[in-house]
Amino acid sequence: MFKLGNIQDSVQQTVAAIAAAIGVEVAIIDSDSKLIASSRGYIDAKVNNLEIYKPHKPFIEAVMKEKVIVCKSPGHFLYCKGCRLEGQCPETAEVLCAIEMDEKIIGVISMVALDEEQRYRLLGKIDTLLEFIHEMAQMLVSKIREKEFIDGMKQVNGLIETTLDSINDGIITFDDKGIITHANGVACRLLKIDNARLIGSHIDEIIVGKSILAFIRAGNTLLNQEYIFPGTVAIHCLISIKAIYNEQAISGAVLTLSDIHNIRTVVNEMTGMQGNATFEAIIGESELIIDVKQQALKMAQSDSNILIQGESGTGKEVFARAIHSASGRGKGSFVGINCAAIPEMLLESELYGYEQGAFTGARKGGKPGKFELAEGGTLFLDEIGDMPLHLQVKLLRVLQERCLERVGGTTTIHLNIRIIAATNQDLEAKVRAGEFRRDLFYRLNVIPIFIPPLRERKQDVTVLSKYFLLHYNQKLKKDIIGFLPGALEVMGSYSWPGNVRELENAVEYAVNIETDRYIKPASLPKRLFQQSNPKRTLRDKVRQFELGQIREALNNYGWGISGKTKAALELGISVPSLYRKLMAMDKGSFPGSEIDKRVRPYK
Ligand SMILES: Nc1ncnc2c1ncn2[C@@H]1O[C@H](COP(=O)(O)OP(=O)(O)OP(=O)(O)O)[C@@H](O)[C@H]1O
Repeated sequence: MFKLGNIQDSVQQTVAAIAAAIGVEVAIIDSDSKLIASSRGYIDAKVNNLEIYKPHKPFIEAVMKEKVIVCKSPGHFLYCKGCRLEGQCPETAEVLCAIEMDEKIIGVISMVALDEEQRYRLLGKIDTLLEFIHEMAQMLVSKIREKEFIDGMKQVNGLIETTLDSINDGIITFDDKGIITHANGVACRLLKIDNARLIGSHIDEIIVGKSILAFIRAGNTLLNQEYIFPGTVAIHCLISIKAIYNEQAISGAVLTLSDIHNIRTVVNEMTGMQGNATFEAIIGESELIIDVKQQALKMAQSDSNILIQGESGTGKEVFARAIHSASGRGKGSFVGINCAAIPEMLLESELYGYEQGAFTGARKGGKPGKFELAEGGTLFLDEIGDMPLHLQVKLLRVLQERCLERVGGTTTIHLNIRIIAATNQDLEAKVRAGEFRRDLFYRLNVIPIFIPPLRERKQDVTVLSKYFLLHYNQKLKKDIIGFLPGALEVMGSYSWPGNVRELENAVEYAVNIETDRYIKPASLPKRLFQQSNPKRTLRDKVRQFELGQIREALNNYGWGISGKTKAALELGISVPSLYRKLMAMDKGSFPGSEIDKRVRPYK
């Protein structure tokens, strides 16, 4: 309950006003009989060394019940019994009125006469006096209500400010003249401006060149529009603006700023981690695949660029995803782009994004490119060998400077991304042929990873087949237990030019058509039989053996230039001769390219 002591100053002023108006001593006591304020004469008055102002509790309690008590014989009155001053009270009269608020008595106004003149003033026109005192009591009640209202407002303000400061978005409010009236901590942090400098500035100084005020006055609202605050380091936000109405007239607006990096982080955290993106999901028991997995896992922790090479369908993207998940960027997004699947004209804007009006058909408000979308995460550039030369120059700049400008834009956007590129072509050969920039190749090839074709790790065929059988059993709601030995034999002797992707498709096909509990050879795709046990000449066999030796040496020493030099030395051939054999290998042992020329765009 509200205490009169909370408005001590107003109570003291009321006491002074009543005392001056009537010319008697006045005191105001709360419902606990505690004296809150009184006139000087009342405090000083004593009889036999006893102060008279100390309220006699039963008297106060009686007023609380009766609301008004007029005591004409103090010291001998009904409620004086037991008072310290009983029989010796120096007062000549006393009038007490209750202060009532919401049907509750919250205190008492006591008016005391100490001589005959004051007695006359008090009792002479008692009805008029009581009316006046009632008014004064009501004034106190209004004061209490005002104080309650102000306290309530302060509480609400405090609540609003705490709420505004605890949300992740920046909030700025401005009045109908565009003057900023409030900015929460996030807004100040985002814009890197002190609160004191922000308050009182014009909104057009913050959102430059948009005339926000005119926009709002025209009855518009803005929702999640991209805006880059210019500056030495551009601040990239989504902004929303909504008008505040006061009885149909616009009295100001609220501007919300969301840091685009935060939004991306949240989106990436919700969508970035995709199933099968870990090293555990890379199936294989062969020494070759185990080695590559170990090497890739080790390299995942570094932030250097990676170039993954291997035939189509060997699992380059699966590896890229696993590296991303195992890296410090695992919670960020994995954004992929297939450089061969997107028409050259569009590839640049897909990668770099564009500003509004950059070209005919450019989306209103512009669009971020894959580089920006990968912020905080990994950008996977698949089929990098197909990137046009002019974009290779641009890519090299991004890799060196870690920043870009959107197509048609002038603002520099800083990037924090890791690049993993992949190719099924011999990039070094492309470099020699002048089709791929040497400097870009070196930039990308900081960590080279080679994924061996499936035919070189036949050991993995059975384990992968069983893995895909489980997967497609679930997907196609089938209950096939396994493969008949004959079926596994066919699969084991096939050369899998399309690698793991082809094997996966073959198992999916077999699961679809198999009606028994085990997959029979007859349920496998026909082409597996056409190619199994192909007739190989002695020359083929010698070449196959040679390539196996070269690959083993390169896996040992690395596929880079120095690795190739060491491998050539170990094998006792010249470096150009090793390159020649590799080129032959490119033609002969990357046969998946005929099957998998269809390029798969990223979603
Ligand atoms: N070791 C593996 N374990 C499980 N699944 C694999 C493995 N390797 C590849 N896959 C599966 O094979 C398919 C092809 O893999 P992926 O797309 O990664 O190959 P790629 O080398 O990137 O192909 P491309 O060069 O055509 O882009 C995918 O469905 C992938 O999940």
